[in-house]
Amino acid sequence: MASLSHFTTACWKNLQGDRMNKQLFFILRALHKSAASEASGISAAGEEAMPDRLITPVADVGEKTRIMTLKEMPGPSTLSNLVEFIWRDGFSRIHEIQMEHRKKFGKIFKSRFGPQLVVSVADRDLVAEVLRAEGVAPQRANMESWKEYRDMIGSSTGLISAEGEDWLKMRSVLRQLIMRPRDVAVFSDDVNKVVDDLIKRVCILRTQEPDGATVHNVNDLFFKYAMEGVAAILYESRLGCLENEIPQETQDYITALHLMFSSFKTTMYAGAIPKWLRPVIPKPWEEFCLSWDGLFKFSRLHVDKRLAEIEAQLERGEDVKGGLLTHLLINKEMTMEEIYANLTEMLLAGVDTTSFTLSWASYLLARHPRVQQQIFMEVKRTLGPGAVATADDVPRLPLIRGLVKETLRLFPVLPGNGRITQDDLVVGGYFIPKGTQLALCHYSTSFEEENFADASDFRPDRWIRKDSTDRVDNFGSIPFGYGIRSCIGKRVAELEMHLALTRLIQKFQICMCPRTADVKAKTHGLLCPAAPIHLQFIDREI
Ligand code: HEM
Repeated sequence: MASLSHFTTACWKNLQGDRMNKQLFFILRALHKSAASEASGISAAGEEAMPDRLITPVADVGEKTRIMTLKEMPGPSTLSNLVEFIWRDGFSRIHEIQMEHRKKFGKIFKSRFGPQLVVSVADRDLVAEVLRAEGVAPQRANMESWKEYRDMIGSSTGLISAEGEDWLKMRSVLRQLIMRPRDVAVFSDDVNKVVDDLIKRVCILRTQEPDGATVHNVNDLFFKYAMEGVAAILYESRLGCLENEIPQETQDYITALHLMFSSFKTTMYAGAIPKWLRPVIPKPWEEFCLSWDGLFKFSRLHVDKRLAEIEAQLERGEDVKGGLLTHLLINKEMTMEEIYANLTEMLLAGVDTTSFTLSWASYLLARHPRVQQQIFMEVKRTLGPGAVATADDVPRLPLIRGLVKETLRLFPVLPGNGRITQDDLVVGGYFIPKGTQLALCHYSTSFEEENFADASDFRPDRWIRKDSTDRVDNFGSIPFGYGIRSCIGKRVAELEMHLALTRLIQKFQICMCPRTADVKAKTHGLLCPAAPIHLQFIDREI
């Protein structure tokens, strides 16, 4: 499919010709006006929209494929949105609402939240079009409150919250360090040490239960594993999350993270409530700042600790070796404030995302014993008895990779993703002016039958390529996003998940606990289990 940039270039070329007649000009002026007036609720930028280069295609393609305006786009009314979100707690069902709206309004639809207009794109090919047309520094939506907090404390933004030149500069540094599988393969041993502790922890926890097998609320366990694992890579240090006694500073961080997560709705309002209303409704902004204070404090502590170690080593005339943080501190491609902010944001981004995925993967394995057995056989056959997998083994374990992909297809931690368009676009036949907020509906595309046969079934083997020419669909399920602004921690997360799941499957048969019935997903910022998942971990016979 031709990309939008090709499309607009072609239009521009056509415009150089002399095909535009007067009559057409008037039709287009009218079209321009209606698009601009629809856009006026979005941003001032939208009103400058509909440049002449979008004019010619209307004539060229004829009435059948006329470019439509936002006004013509279907979507729920403001009132039904209010009822859905405020009355029926839609914030915890964003994934389900995506599916409902997709069914009712089609591949592309608009929703209004007060003055904010959001265009939802709920189709694999349209999502692909939007992402392929992105420029050099795509803009994420709704990060103003994050930026405001950072300005307030005199900190920098990190990758998640930065935009434009600032983002580009930091991204170009970090992408050299952790974006390729081989960049993170060097952390295999560090991650495996954390996996050792995870296995020990499973054994300790289950001995505390009468059946000697159950681990309650596995997400608690995986949260600690994910935090320990990502910190081992980012901070090059161990935090003690999987110990019986968790160090106070680590516990403080966990409290701050939980506050951020548990007060998600309140903190979301922190961004939505205008500044002048804060004295009247102070709680959302206060909680938002309190949790960020905790997260930044922890990051500064660990970065400063590593800096002091490096300085001491240099004073002693020793060679300094290390990983990501050491590289950043020595090479000085980023300021100290940028380093603090990026490590804070990366740790935040890397914990719940990874732990929810591990929880869902274990849950799915327990619910599908035959699939679990199939994966166990692959691991046993490939690695031999008792061998510990490293990153180099993962390409030889396609079902372990399929397990992670399939889990993220069924439970994409980020069920949707946001963008502010930086150019005028035509998507799905609609003119979308620059400055429009887009919601890319990854959850609903993951369940489209035309993308994935028997889409509700859990089938890790659907991701196995039959040969090198076989392409398994990618844009239908892109849990890490796509392109230049995609998840920078993808390889880190995959390494942590592949190594943990391989070892868990080698060691234990993971079974449903009678207390865990059908666990549904709910949206709470991220897509997470709506109820605790309790599972049994039964030793496999060696
Ligand atoms: C299962 C685990 C994870 C999932 C599903 C996930 C998913 C995502 C998604 C969907 C985005 C938005 C991409 C976009 O806007 O196109 C994102 C961004 C990001 N993620 Fe992850 N993530 C995971 C783990 C991690 C980890 C472990 C880290 C850190 C080591 C991390 C750091 C980030 C950062 C810094 C960004 C912002 C990137 C930018 O704007 O340049 N993520 N992630």
